[in-house]
Amino acid sequence: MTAKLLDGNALAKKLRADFKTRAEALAAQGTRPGLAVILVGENPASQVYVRNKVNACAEAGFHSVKLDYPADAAPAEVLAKIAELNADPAIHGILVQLPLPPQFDEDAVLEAISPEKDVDGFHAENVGALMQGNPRFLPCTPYGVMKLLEEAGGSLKGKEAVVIGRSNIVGKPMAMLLLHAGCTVTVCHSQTADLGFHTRRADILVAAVGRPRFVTGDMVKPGAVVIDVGINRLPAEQGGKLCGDVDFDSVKEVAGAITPVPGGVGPMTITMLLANTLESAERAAGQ
Ligand SMILES: Nc1nc2c(c(=O)[nH]1)N[C@@H](CN(C=O)c1ccc(C(=O)N[C@@H](CCC(=O)O)C(=O)O)cc1)CN2
Repeated sequence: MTAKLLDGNALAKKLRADFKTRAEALAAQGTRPGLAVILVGENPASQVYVRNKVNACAEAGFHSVKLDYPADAAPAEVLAKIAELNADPAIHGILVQLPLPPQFDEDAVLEAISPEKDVDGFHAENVGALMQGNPRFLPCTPYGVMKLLEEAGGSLKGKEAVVIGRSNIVGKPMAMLLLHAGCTVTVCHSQTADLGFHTRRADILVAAVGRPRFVTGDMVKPGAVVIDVGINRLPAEQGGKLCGDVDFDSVKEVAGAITPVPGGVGPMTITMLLANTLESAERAAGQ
């Protein structure tokens, strides 16, 4: 079997065209969606993601500001900027690119962002709202995965879903969204015994482990939908290419549908950030 490819680039393009139309309509009524992106330090991957976020805003007709701080920035300085942005009516979304340098208490920074502008969905109030099934902002990567699953077609109700990974950014909110969609959800992690026992039962398998090509064909149920959230850079001696947590070549022969890396979940993360910012601006405008 060769799996159907779930093309994140194509879906992102379609959604972003719709966001642009909505942003222009909102701007014509006096509210242009505005996003503030804070980057601390010189992590090369973070620099790329932040640049892509700012470019995506420009292409969709959003206003954006990018705030750069050196790796040794004082947390108080960043917290003061967040307070300023919380009060700025031209800004509807604020995000702090993660990871942060070690002198920062990540939770304290995320809690400083107004929950009404927390377009990453990482503030405790928004995490709680998601748990209760009454979300304000969905975290962008799991939100993007749900859109890809929608695109794959078929009902999620009663399906066995297995999430590998339990991070606050991906694994936990992903499990919650699948649960709310009617799946029976298992969350696996580094201490899970007999991982393959669980993954081979999955109709929907989401890999967010951070280990290159970790999920192989023998771990997948024939016909399953396999979503690869991993982004790993292989060492130079192995070609230096990007690869996911899924061994694409073996899994595509077993799965019914699969996301590639790059071009799968990654572009959807930034797309759903635009969705959240637009929604925040529409709320601010009273729509
Ligand atoms: N504040 C946040 N920090 C981080 C988040 C987040 O959602 N909010 N997620 C990740 C990084 N991330 C967004 O910030 C992100 C990762 C990957 C991509 C992406 O488009 N990937 C491409 C490949 C890009 C490349 O060449 O490196 C793909 O998969 O096709 C977008 C966003 C951690 N931090």
